[in-house]
Order: sequence, then structure tokens, then C-alpha cells
Amino acid sequence: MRLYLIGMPGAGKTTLGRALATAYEVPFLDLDEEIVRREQRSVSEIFAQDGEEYFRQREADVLRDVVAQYPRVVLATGGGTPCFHHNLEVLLETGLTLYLAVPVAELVRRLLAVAASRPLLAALPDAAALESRLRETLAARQQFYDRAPLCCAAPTCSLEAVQQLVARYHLTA
Ligand SMILES: Nc1ncnc2c1ncn2[C@@H]1O[C@H](COP(=O)(O)OP(=O)(O)O)[C@@H](O)[C@H]1O
Ligand SMILES: O=C(O)C1=C[C@@H](OP(=O)(O)O)[C@@H](O)[C@H](O)C1
Ligand SMILES: [Mg+2]
Repeated sequence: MRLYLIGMPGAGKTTLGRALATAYEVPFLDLDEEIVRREQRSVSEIFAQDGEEYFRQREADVLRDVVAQYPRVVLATGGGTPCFHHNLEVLLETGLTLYLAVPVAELVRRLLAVAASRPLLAALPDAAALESRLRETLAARQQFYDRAPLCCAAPTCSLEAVQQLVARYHLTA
């Protein structure tokens, strides 16, 4: 089983992904961490030194490598992953994709603490700017996120709730 988590920055893809992988006893991978490992530099450094387009190309390449290498995996993607280079098609064709839907106000609360390490958010001056950037970004990405066969909306995205969703999907699919 390959289980892919998609959703906005701060949705909890990395956090929930780790817990799901432990529960299912399969490897956990975070796509950003894989990119960082291969590039030997942080996501912020990649954006600053080579720009977003370069990052998106690496992201698409590493995604395809991970899919080829791991028949069983929980993969936390980056927030933009499904929106570039036909990555969403790769996800939909090779595993089960779960969209973590979290209201923007909650994303703001979570990201204020960590925005500095996220290059697309780091330059924003305050919470209001962060909120309006997230709203714009979500409006553009919603059409991609909504194609996931499974969706879990906060605050009910507990580990147990997601495991139930996945089990029900496998029973009826
Ligand atoms: N269910 C949750 N409730 C509250 N905070 C959360 C939850 N999931 C993640 N967080 C916090 O939100 C921030 C972003 O989580 P993370 O898993 O890195 O999200 P993503 O990978 O989707 O960007 C982290 O500080 C994390 O501790
Ligand atoms: O939303 C985005 O475009 C991005 C989200 C990040 O991942 P998280 O969603 O884990 O923050 C990371 O891939 C990069 O900074 C770009
Ligand atoms: Mg993450």
C-alpha cells in the first residue's frame, strides 16, 4: 500500500504521516526531507539559490523515484506537490491519496510558529499577510486537492479517524 498525504502547509501531513506509517508498520517518507537529503541543503536554501522552478523539478523527479522504490510507504508530500508537473496523476495512479483539509485560520495559528523555515511564507510581515497568502494559495490549489479520493477535515483528522477512512475505502473500492 502506498498512502499519500496532500494539503496546505501546516495541514499536518508530516506529523500525521509519521503516525500512520508507525501504525501500518510501513516506511515513512517526507518528500521535502528526501529532496533535502539528495540536495544536501534546506528547502529554503534551494528556493533562495535556484528558485521555485528548480525546486518543483526536483520535487517531481524525487516523487517519481520514491514511487518506483517503495511499493509500501506513507508519503507526506509538500503543499504544492499535487499542483505541478502532473504529480497529482502520479499520486492518483500509484496509491491512495488523502487530502487533509484544515481551515485557513487554523493553518495561520500553526504556521506562525514555524513560517521562517517555509520559504513561500517566510517573507510575510504579519499574521494578516500570512492569512491572505494562504487564502490565495488555497483558492488556486483547491481544484487539485479536491481530486483526492479521501478527504479528512480538521478537527476530526485523528490517527484513528484516518485509519477508519482508509479501511472503509479498501472495503468498498
Ligand atoms: N492535528 C494537529 N493539531 C495541531 N497542530 C498540529 C497538528 N498537526 C500538525 N500540527 C502542527 O502544525 C505544524 C505543521 O505541521 P506539519 O506536520 O509540519 O504540516 P505539513 O507537513 O502539512 O506542513 C507543526 O508545528 C505541527 O506540530
Ligand atoms: O506549499 C508549498 O508550495 C510548499 C510547501 C512545503 O511543504 P509543507 O506543505 O510540508 O510545508 C515545501 O514543499 C515547500 O516549502 C513548498
Ligand atoms: Mg511537511
